Amino acid sequence: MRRSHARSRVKSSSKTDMDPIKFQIRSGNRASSSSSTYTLTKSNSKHAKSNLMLTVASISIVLGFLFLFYSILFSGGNLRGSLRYSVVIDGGSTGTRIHVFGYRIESGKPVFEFRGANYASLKLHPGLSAFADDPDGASVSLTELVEFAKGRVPKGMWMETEVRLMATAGMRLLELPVQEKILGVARRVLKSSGFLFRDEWASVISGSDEGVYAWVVANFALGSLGGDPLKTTGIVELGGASAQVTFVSSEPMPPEFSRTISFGNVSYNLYSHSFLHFGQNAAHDKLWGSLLSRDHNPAMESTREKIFTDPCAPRGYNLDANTQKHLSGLLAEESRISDSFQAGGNYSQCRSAALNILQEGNEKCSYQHCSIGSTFTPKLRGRFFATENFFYTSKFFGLREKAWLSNMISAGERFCGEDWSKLRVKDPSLDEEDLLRYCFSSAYIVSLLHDTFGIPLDDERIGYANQAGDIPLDWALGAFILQTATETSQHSSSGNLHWFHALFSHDSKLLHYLIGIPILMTALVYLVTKWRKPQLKTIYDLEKGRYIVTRIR
Ligand SMILES: Nc1nc2c(ncn2[C@@H]2O[C@H](COP(=O)(O)OP(=O)(O)OP(=O)(O)O)[C@@H](O)[C@H]2O)c(=O)[nH]1
Ligand SMILES: [Ca+2]
Repeated sequence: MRRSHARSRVKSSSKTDMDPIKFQIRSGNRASSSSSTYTLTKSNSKHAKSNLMLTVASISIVLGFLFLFYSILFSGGNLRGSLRYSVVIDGGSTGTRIHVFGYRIESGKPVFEFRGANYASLKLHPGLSAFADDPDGASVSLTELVEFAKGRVPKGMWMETEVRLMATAGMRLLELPVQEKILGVARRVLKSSGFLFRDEWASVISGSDEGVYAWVVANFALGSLGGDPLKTTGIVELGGASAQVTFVSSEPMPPEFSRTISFGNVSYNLYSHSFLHFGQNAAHDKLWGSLLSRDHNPAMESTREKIFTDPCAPRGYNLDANTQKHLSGLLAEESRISDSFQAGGNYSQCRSAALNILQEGNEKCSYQHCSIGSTFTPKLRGRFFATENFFYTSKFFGLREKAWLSNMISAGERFCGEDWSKLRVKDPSLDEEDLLRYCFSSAYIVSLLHDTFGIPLDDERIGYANQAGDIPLDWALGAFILQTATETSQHSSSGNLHWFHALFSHDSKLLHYLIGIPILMTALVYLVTKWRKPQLKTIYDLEKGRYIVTRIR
């Protein structure tokens, strides 16, 4: 039986609304095939092929997403997490500095880059402690700092960006009620900042914490954090109001000086202590005070006419005008202001005056051995970064990073012994008070590191620095690193779904993508196949006097 392969143009009911398709249709029942049978052989096969392709395509798309989902589920989520932010405010004695950090979570661990868009900081003077008599005044600089941070965090992420304020020595020196008033103002500003904030996140941190945070950022920058404790680097920090010493010590130490921190699966037994009142600015003020108690400080010669000599002021410096400013808080009676002061400009006498300040109270030492006053410090072991004023003074004298202390002595002897007018000419841009400090600072650093902590004069273990690579050795960065690592590990240790927390607790949009896209794709594939599927229609062929099936667009 010859099958008709006659092609036929199906008459459309109206020329315009349907475009006739040239095709053949095979009637359902082969036996009843007739001359007018129409076989959709070509388009059928074409149609079948495109259906097959679509089916394969949709299966492979769904499988692809399942594979992606599988890889996320079991590979610990090796997808680059989206950028997150954190804000830390350092309430220092001379100024308040805000730090804005960007970081990612990768394989369940935070990845920090303190450069480019991932780090910004701004410092405003004065420090919070300057508002002791006017706590509300602190809100102005804090508001300005918060606005700076809001300019660096995408608005949509403010709500999940934590902001913490940690105040240091300047605030520690205030009475507790005054501290609380200033912190109350800070809490009010931070609560209305739009960032994620809790009252307990604004506090005065202990000096020991400050030292630990500085140690963390130093060893993070050196790549030794998470490695062998004996290969870590210690920190000696000379701030304005306090000085910190933090390092890994294997010596037995009293619990009040011992700190244990863990990073990764390594724990570090640290000695960490902050010597309040022994920051550079505070120690220099102590020196002014000792000018008046000459019996306490034999280096402060004084003549019968009650003329006090200050060995830490270069000759020709007008002490009278400045001393009153410094001594106004220390002078007991008016009579003393009439005393006159002369600049002695003598480095070795300045160094022994500084040592006397550091050794005040040494006789009350109740430990195996004491360093400053009656405070215990183990023998300094290993390498150290000497930061803040250690670095600024070393930089001023043009010393290299690993300079010997003997170089500091030579620089100090030249500077203190120079005539003040010549020093002014050499550094006309420097504020007089800042320039004056360098004589005392060079003597204080040697009496601290050598005379008190026993660092040899020709030792290269000390590196004067404020950065390691391009990472600032700022304790606030250490606080952020430790806080973020702790929070992330807490997330990851919460059961087997840690990758889920790490990936989805903040990145809910990733979850949406992984569920939403397959649904969308499947719907798309369905619609396409629906669209491609021939819409068949039965029409009555008048010529043939019977119904035929035809496809419409
Ligand atoms: N010479 C010099 N000293 C500086 C400079 N910047 C800061 N300092 C001093 O370095 C010390 C510590 O600096 P910061 O930590 O920023 O000051 P701070 O946090 O307000 O002071 P603390 O609360 O004691 O840490 C202070 O005595 C500052 O006066 C600088 O550029 N040059
Ligand atoms: Ca500081």
